[in-house]
Amino acid sequence: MSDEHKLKELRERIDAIDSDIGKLISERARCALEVAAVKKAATESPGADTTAPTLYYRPEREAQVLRRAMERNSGPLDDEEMARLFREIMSACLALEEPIKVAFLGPEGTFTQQAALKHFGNSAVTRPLGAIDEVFREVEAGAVNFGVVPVENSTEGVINHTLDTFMNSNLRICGEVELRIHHHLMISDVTRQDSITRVYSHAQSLAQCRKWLDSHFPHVERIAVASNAEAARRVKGEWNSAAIAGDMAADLYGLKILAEKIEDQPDNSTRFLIIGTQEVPASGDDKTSLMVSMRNNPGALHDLLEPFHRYRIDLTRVETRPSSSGTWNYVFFIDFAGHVDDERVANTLHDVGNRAADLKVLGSYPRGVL
Ligand SMILES: C=C(O[C@@H]1C=C(C(=O)O)C=C[C@H]1O)C(=O)O
Repeated sequence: MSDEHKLKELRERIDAIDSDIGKLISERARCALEVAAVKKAATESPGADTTAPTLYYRPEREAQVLRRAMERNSGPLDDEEMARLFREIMSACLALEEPIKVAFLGPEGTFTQQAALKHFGNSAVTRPLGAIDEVFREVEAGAVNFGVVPVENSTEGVINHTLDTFMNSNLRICGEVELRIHHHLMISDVTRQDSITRVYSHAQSLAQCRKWLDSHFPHVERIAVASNAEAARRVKGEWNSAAIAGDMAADLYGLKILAEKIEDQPDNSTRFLIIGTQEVPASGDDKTSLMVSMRNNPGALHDLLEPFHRYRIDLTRVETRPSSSGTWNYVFFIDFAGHVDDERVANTLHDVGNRAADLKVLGSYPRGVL
């Protein structure tokens, strides 16, 4: 068979498969609409709280669908790629029920926006806000369904502002998403490459690229600005400056990438939290986040952690922050594997509650899938 003929035959097969995929996606979308109708009827049924909004988005179900897509996959696409395709199909199906509104730490083009789209898919409507506490406020006011804020970076550590904002908020953590962070050095079309005297970026990003800058641009002034996207925006009209930012910011401002992936740690990643008002049922692989205040007695941290050890709970993070009220000296933020509905977790929380001055469950949520 000639190459020409072979190609034609393969393309006909692809066309037939695409037609089947199209029909199946439509059938799936019709099912999702029926699910939406069932959910709506449940909130409107006698005895239901009619002031409560219908919860179309179900984080635990979405995590299960994505995990299943990965488990089923037998290649040649890798698991994550397959899950990403299902992520977009679900996002489009959910948008038929109700497009989900998500506030993120902006401006447009930040890694937080990338994280929001990774988590909710591209059919979500995203709204940039200028500060972490504004994202919290917008969710509290009900103007959006969820918020996305960064919480820790693998190179630079915890984002204190996010943890501190939880001290004065009743919002819950409904999910998490991790993003590999790749930083690039970028310039505009008016930049004179041999005359760069300053580089703009967010302080965290400058820190994440410290060694690279030390060796490649030791004498260039490093200027911290509010976000990477803001850094990219400034460079647009300046002939003597460069920015460190991600792909999205380069695209948004039409900048040219001079050096790619300049982060010092090749596995540099940031974890983001999805904040909302919803209590999320168990998905089968969950995490729980707590905020605990302890009196400043000797051995307080040991007392706090002992029940986790006794019930064999796997701690994934412990952070200490000074208390804002001054009444208690320290507030601990603790993340661990498990859901508040698990018996071992419930027992642990009971014992921790007895020892703590204050205990708040920030949320149980599916472990990030993508
Ligand atoms: C269809 C549902 O509603 C939404 C859409 C989903 C989907 O497309 O699979 C999954 C969970 C919900 O966010 C559902 O709850 O099953």
